[in-house]
Amino acid sequence: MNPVLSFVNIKKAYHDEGEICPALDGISFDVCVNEIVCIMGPSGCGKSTLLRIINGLEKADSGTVREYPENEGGSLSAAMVFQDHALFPWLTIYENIVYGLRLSSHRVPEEELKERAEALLSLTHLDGFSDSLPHQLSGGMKQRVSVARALAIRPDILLMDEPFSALDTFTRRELEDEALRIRKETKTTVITVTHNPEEAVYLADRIVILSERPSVVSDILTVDLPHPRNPVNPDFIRLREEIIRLIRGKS
Ligand SMILES: Nc1ncnc2c1ncn2[C@@H]1O[C@H](COP(=O)(O)OP(=O)(O)OP(=O)(O)O)[C@@H](O)[C@H]1O
Repeated sequence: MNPVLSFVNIKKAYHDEGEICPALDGISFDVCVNEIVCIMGPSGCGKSTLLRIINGLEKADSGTVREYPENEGGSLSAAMVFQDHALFPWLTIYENIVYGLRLSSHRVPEEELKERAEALLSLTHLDGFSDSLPHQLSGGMKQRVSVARALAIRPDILLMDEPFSALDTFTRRELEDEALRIRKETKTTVITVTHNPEEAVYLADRIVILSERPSVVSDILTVDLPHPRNPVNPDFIRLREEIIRLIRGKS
């Protein structure tokens, strides 16, 4: 499989009131085209920091996020889905979805905004909610809007930071299935952070486990099970328990 980006020896420390807080201590791994990579590790090891570095919200002290193909110019686009959906409460669902496109330096004509929003509302099973406000939607629906908003800019990479952790078990599974379907339909590469070993085995092609802070990559597990994955399948359970063992050993 071709890599779409590589982390090469990424280091990052925070400086807080004179104290240095080293977070990432030389993170290196590849992410391949159309892959779902789950990043896991003990609390505070720097998982969100890594996502924020990809998204440009944070700058690494050293190291490189190398993008491929290297010679084609322009950089990969990435969009983020946050745990708390981060929708604008005063904007309709439609306006939330097209928000990023309206800010884009390449002006997107209103007609195209509408077409893209309609396609995304349909993709995320939100047809008919275009004019609703976020408070009129359930938690799962709000998180779907958040995914639709991220996909609106047609990102090469979808970044998700504990996207489903605030949802109940049933809604969580529904959204995990949707994430898999969306990956298949849009061919987007997905990098997601989760604390939930079952979610990681259900979704991921590979699971990257970070050590305790200051973190390095301690293990990379390949999940070679066919979809739809069955959480009571012995191989599923074995991998889930392996993750718990590996992370416990690191915290
Ligand atoms: N803006 C900041 N200023 C100072 N320290 C920070 C800042 N952001 C994060 N940190 C520290 O850097 C470390 C890594 O934080 P980060 O949020 O990336 O970890 P995480 O693995 O995502 O945590 P969790 O699993 O608990 O969500 C933590 O010790 C955190 O306290």
